[in-house]
Amino acid sequence: MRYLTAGESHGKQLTTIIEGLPAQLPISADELNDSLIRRQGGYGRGRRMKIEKDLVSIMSGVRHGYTLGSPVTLALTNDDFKNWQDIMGEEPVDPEKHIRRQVTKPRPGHADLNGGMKYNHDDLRNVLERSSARETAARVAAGSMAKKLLSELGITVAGYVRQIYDVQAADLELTIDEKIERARQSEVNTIDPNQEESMKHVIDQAKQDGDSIGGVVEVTVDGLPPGLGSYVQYDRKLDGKIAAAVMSINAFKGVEFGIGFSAASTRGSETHDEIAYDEHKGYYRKTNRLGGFEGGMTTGMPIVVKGVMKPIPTLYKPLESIDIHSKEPFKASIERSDSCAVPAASVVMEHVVAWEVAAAIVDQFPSDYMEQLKAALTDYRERVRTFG
Ligand SMILES: Cc1cc2nc3c(=O)[nH]c(=O)nc-3n(C[C@H](O)[C@H](O)[C@H](O)COP(=O)(O)O)c2cc1C
Ligand SMILES: C=C(O[C@@H]1CC(C(=O)O)=C[C@@H](OP(=O)(O)O)[C@H]1O)C(=O)O
Repeated sequence: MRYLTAGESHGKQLTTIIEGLPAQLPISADELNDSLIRRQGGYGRGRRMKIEKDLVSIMSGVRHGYTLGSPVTLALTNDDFKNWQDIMGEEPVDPEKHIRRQVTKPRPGHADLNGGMKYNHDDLRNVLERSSARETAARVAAGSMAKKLLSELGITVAGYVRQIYDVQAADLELTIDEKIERARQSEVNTIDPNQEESMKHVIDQAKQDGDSIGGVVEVTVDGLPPGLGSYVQYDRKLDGKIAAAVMSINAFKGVEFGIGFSAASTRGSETHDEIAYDEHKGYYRKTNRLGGFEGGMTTGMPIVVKGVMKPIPTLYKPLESIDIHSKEPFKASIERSDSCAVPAASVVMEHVVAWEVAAAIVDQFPSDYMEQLKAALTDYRERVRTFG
């Protein structure tokens, strides 16, 4: 299963083409829009999110509420395009006007300078339009299809905020449904209501200072069979694929499963998850310190993966940069911007992780149509329950 996205941030539309979804997956635009609306929200976002109304149009691959097995095309209109037609339209513009509007002062931390050098663009807008995290709306659209497929198989995915700047959510023992519920009720998508106000406060403070902040997002996947992914080849390890997907989200700088980096200072006896057996449950682990993976395969325990997001690069009090035309030092360009997008990014991470898990399932089991996939997964779950 694979997908591609296309579209510029202020262009006409974003498009996602998904290939390999089983036939007969029930789906409605409303279900997809629920994910997109969640991504649009979140405390700390800029004015753009008030302009857009991310509602998906299903352009192919779905008929009478079910997938056909053929490629699914999802389209999202950029409502802001009407304000940018002159700048983003395909018609050539008066060269003088074009020169006046060029973006020439690359923002440290964004893709502006490297992208300009690589593609030889004298107007850095040609870079920032596609490097913008607007593209994550198209990825959430794909991930929302994946989430629907997983839910049909009894697998649930939740994304929520663990930390914003120096404010951390407590380590709470919650079911996945409680995590989903709490994050949905929170303006910052956190599962810890006691930290809600402090998180909002640090975002307000950063905004007021013309600065930006990042944080930590966590995703849990529950209801998994063991043995998704494979140890036999490096590029079939599912934890590796999830790590790559998380790192591909704009501004994400690190990823860890379970205890992650703290495994450097724990002993083996405090790190590995002891194996137990129950006649009804089958094999299970007494703990889940490794976040649901051994050997690039799921253990059957929930996947618990964290990603760290750096502060947003565009600063209203900009850092030093160089004008690429004059080579003179200048303050970097200011594009309208978010001051913190960690709450929105938690929705993005939830969906990119969902995609990787769904793709692993579809690749591993016969999946031309949903009933075939469900039957194959049920047989597999039963076999591994009594394995040995
Ligand atoms: C949901 C989301 C919203 C973002 N909003 C902005 C923004 O408003 N301004 C900005 O400069 N960067 C924003 N970013 C981050 C940039 O897109 C990102 O830093 C840039 O593409 C460079 O990529 P890199 O940080 O992965 O190296 C956002 C990222 C995400 C995930
Ligand atoms: C448009 C989205 O996020 C954008 C991501 C982004 C960036 O540089 O990554 C910059 C901002 O774009 P604009 O300058 O148009 O306001 C954000 O609003 C979105 O998430 O849908």
